Amino acid sequence: MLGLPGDVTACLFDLDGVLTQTASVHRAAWQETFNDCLKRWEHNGEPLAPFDPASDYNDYVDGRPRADGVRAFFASRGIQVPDGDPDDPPDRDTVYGIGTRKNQIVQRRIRQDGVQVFEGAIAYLRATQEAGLRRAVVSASQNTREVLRVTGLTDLFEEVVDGVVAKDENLRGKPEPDTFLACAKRLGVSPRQAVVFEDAVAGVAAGRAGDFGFVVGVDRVGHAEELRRAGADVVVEDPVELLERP
Ligand SMILES: O=P(O)(O)OC[C@H]1O[C@@H](O)[C@H](O)[C@@H](O)[C@@H]1O
Repeated sequence: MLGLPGDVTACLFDLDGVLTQTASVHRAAWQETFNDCLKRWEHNGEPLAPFDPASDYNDYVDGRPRADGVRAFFASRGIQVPDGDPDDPPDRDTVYGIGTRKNQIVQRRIRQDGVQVFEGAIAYLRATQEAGLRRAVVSASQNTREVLRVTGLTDLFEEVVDGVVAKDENLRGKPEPDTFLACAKRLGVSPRQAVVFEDAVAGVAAGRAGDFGFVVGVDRVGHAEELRRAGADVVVEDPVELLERP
């Protein structure tokens, strides 16, 4: 049914880049924030390689909680940034200060430009609803509720396990499976009965690590091979393609 194994009863959707066109918002905000730091921190005339919005985004920040993304990216440049405090102001060069800076850019963009959805993915989501499948969102983003609100998608989901829930419940972020497992538990289904829809390599890895029944990789940026290597059972450019499968 809907291109999924017959025993599946629940669909766990990532948000940014799967349902909504917000991966590009995060990508641009990370690029601006990180490059500003790298420019200021360049010393002895030695320039630091700028953030690559394709490979660095996919490898270090996509799908991961905000602070994990800051740590992983700077570690890739051999730089250890002090964690600081979660309440650090945005002008502080700590993991949390830098993360807050990036978040201000994301929130400004959402406020000013609104959020576009992927129409195909929403058509697929509605088809899963009509087929009687359970539906939930599992996203690292602490802006998930706001994005669902401005796109009018909130009521299509029974559960939301986002960056806020993960913080409250001490759940490890993707690529660890914790947030997906917590969501399956909330829905009262076993991981084997649930499908994970993910565009991030870290998210596909989380679905695999949680032993979910089926993992759909969503490739909108030409990284199908990486999604397959991370363990996707199938890779599509948009979930709507699954409607054409038996
Ligand atoms: O900073 P937020 O909104 O809590 O989002 C955390 C992460 O959420 C993920 O969904 C995105 O793929 C990342 O790019 C983003 O950094």
